[in-house]
Amino acid sequence: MTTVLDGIVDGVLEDLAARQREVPLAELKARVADTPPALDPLPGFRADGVSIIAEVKRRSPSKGALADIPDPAKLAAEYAAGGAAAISVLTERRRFGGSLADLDAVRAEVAVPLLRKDFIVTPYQLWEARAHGADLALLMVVSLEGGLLAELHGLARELGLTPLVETHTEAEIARAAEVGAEVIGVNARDLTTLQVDNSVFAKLSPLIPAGAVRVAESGVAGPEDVAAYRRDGADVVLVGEALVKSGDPRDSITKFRAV
Ligand SMILES: O=C(O)c1ccccc1NCC(=O)[C@H](O)[C@H](O)COP(=O)(O)O
Repeated sequence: MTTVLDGIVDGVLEDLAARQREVPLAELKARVADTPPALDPLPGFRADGVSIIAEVKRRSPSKGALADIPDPAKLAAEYAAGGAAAISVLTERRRFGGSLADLDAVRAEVAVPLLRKDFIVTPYQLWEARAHGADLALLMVVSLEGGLLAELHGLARELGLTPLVETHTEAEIARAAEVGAEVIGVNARDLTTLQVDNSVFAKLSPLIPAGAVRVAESGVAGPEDVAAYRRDGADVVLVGEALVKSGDPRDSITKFRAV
């Protein structure tokens, strides 16, 4: 059965093929050599209290249009001023309205760690992430079968990127642990059905190996949801929709951090 996620990844691969024709890997590698080293997000993620990853998200397959965001750098500056530990930039174009240009703009504006949030299934996308100034890269276990998860996790680390290894099931946590992931996310959204169930984090959080950073992703509408994730063991909570739709994202992040 073809899932929503399969459709997204097919589109990502088509767009990727076009970019690869324009920018050969050798050129990307040369750009990476000239890029300042990646920032380390771990001290921020391990700081006292709950840390927030704030996402730049224009639209989504589940909700359609969320916010125009004509100036992602301005939004990112608000996120940084609110104390976000990292900023997630969705770079997928077809379903989320993002781009690598958004990542460039945000990188030029803020000095907090940046996550390239995309459907990363090839080494080229990790080189791209680093060349465009990302410090972290999302690796979704559900999309990375066999040895591909270990290969991309290893390459990300070699490039200085911190992989955020995203899971949704017990078996996926086991695979994240197997590759030695230091930052493990549990997405409340099932990417094959788009259903959101915040209780998935409470069920899976105890299975995340001691010492790894625990990230609760999706499903936050307000501070009470951040508080619930925190009670269930989250070190970090990743928030998209609630922030881009908030009239005052700086204040929202301050409230989230205060729970
Ligand atoms: O958001 C979606 O509809 C979606 C659909 C298919 C694949 C991924 C999707 N979202 C990516 C994310 O994981 C979220 O953007 C992120 O966790 C923030 O979620 P939220 O706070 O609920 O906007």
